[in-house]
Amino acid sequence: MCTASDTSAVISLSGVVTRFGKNLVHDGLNLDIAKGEIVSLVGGSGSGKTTLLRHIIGLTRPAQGEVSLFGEPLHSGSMHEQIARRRRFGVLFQQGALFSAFSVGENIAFPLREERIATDEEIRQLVTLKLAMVEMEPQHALLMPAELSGGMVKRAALARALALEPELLLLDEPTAGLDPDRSASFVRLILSLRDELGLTVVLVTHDLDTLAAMSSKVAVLADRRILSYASLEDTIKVDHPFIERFFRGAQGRRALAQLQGEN
Ligand SMILES: Nc1ncnc2c1ncn2[C@@H]1O[C@H](COP(=O)(O)OP(=O)(O)OP(=O)(O)O)[C@@H](O)[C@H]1O
Repeated sequence: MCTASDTSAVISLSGVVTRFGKNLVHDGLNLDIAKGEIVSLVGGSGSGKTTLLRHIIGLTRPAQGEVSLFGEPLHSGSMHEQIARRRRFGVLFQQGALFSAFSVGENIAFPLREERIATDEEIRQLVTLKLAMVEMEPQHALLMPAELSGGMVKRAALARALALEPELLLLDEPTAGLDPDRSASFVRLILSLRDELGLTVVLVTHDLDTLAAMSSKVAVLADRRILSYASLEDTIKVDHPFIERFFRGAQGRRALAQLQGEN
């Protein structure tokens, strides 16, 4: 049988409707994201970006419509199959990035321990490997989250999100609160991980420099739907008040000029 999810899409959202009481947030939203894309999801405050990420990872369910991951409806299959699907994506959310009572190493080890597939020694080696992937030193495993800089917290949280070698990474405002140098190095890190691991990445961001530097596609959430899903160059041509404000303001013009300078 051929269904909408029989495609190469890593994420497929079809006819998604979300309501909180009388607040209609998504109204028949559709989006298909193919493997290897780095997609920036943008939209006005309260347009429903974080809620969409929460639907994608199954934390919440839309009132109507279907969410599929890796070609399968999110809530389909046995418990075992759902857990197996859960292992295929990593999440880096703004809040609750790290458990504050655990060291960096224990934070990264957490998803590995939950799987109960590795010995303590294997877990120690994997923690060191994941730290190296995010350009942190083995001794950083001993630090507590409160002892880390903002950039290191993001890197450590990314290491934890990468613990189970996900195919899909979801990031909510990954560079918020970082200075431009740290944001740029975070972007380089994500791009190199995409190249090395073939990751698909979806990020919510208000940071136009980050967006311009790393997106292969931009998804614009406006008027309760995905108004546009295209390259940055094509996105800025779309005639809509949100796009006008977001991309053609001072920061937008600077980010675009930088991008054009690099090409
Ligand atoms: N659990 C909830 N209960 C009630 N309303 C909610 C809930 N979660 C989100 N909302 C509402 O849904 C709408 C979308 O919220 P969401 O956080 O997804 O927006 P956003 O685009 O991520 O916003 P921002 O850019 O400001 O973070 C908002 O009006 C918000 O108040």
